[in-house]
Amino acid sequence: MSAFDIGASDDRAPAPAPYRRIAVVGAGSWGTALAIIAAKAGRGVTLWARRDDHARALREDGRNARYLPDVNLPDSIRVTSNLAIAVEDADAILMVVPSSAVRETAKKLAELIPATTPVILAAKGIEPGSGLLMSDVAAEELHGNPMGALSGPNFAGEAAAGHPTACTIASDCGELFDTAPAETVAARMAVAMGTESFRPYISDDLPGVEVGGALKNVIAIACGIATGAGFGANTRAALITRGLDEMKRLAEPLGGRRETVTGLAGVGDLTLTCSSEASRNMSFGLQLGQGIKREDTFDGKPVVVEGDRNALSVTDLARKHGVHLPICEAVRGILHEGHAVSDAFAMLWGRPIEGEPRALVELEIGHPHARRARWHFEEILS
Ligand SMILES: NC(=O)C1=CN([C@@H]2O[C@H](COP(=O)(O)OP(=O)(O)OC[C@H]3O[C@@H](n4cnc5c(N)ncnc54)[C@H](OP(=O)(O)O)[C@@H]3O)[C@@H](O)[C@H]2O)C=CC1
Ligand SMILES: O=C(CO)COP(=O)(O)O
Repeated sequence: MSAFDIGASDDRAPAPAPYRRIAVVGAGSWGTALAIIAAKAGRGVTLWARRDDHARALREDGRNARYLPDVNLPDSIRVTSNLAIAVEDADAILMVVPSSAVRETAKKLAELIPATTPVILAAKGIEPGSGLLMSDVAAEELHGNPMGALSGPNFAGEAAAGHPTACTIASDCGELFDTAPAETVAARMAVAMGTESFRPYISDDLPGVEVGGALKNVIAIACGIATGAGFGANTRAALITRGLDEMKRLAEPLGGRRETVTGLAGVGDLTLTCSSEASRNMSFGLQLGQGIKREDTFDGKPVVVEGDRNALSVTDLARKHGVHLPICEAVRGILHEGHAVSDAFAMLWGRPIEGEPRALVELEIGHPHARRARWHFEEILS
């Protein structure tokens, strides 16, 4: 039985006790949306914005005009730019800053929270250099705090507006400390965050859940580039499906399970992000594929595109583990090594023929048309 089979049998386990007071650290679109959801779920919520003027604007406007303009903040949410005030008395912390800010934010938190306070990461990425998943980055700076991750197919605007939305909340405390299932971070957070429209699932596979979130952004950039360059639905479907395989391949050496990747935080988020221009990653790729220069994407405005730097960190990590991620490598080549789109697709489509799934058919044979692929893609993209 998994650590999370709560109430699955007749002798029902006690219901998890929800965290009552939640500090949401990070007031961008997703932090604001999660604060709204937690408040609607009946939790006491404090939302931390790093800039005084932003916190003030949130309080005065009653909404996040910059990042989430269409949804009002419930009056019950306290907004502050003082991190110490934000986290005092918090039963759990939801850290919702970009992946590039996770380490410095965890460092600040380490001075303010006891080692017992659980920290749940919502950032999606892998740290450059260390190759660590976000919960491991934060754990390095904290004091053995229980860690978790919230991930899944969740556009902030839709979730905050109450569209039916599902996510996965993972923690590994059940396995590590033999915690009763109902007392795990994932279970207590899931009960704390669940509303009539926001439905969390729980998992004890923290690396599996985090790998999905990190890779889907890179694959979404690939889908955007393909669409922007003029390739159609066949190409996108192939990238999504083979991208899923890349997630599975990287999950295993990091201690994750392949089946976790078939859930919301893997295939769910991958399909969402690869299929909609509402995704910043997809949209970034789309603009590049259309020939817009990197510095002119999003009209030159700074936008969090996690898959950009993660194309490097993900492939570095995969290489370290001897795992080949051809789509992520192709995105790395285009974004960071000056490869032409036609060359990148020639590399992908001209690779040796493999078994699907690879584990069942250990076969790799030369591709008879590989040499023509580059010329072919150059011609149809011209
Ligand atoms: N938006 C979404 O739909 C979803 C996003 N996510 C993930 O959530 C994470 C956050 O993204 P999202 O909310 O969308 O980003 P946004 O671009 O909407 O907002 C970014 C926020 O992070 C703050 N920030 C930037 N740098 C720092 C820093 N060094 N220290 C503290 N705060 C900082 C910004 O503050 P300032 O305004 O002062 O610059 C801003 O509040 C990402 O990893 C993303 O992949 C996950 C699921 C859904
Ligand atoms: O993670 C997300 C949806 O689950 C948001 O995707 P983008 O960062 O590409 O906008």
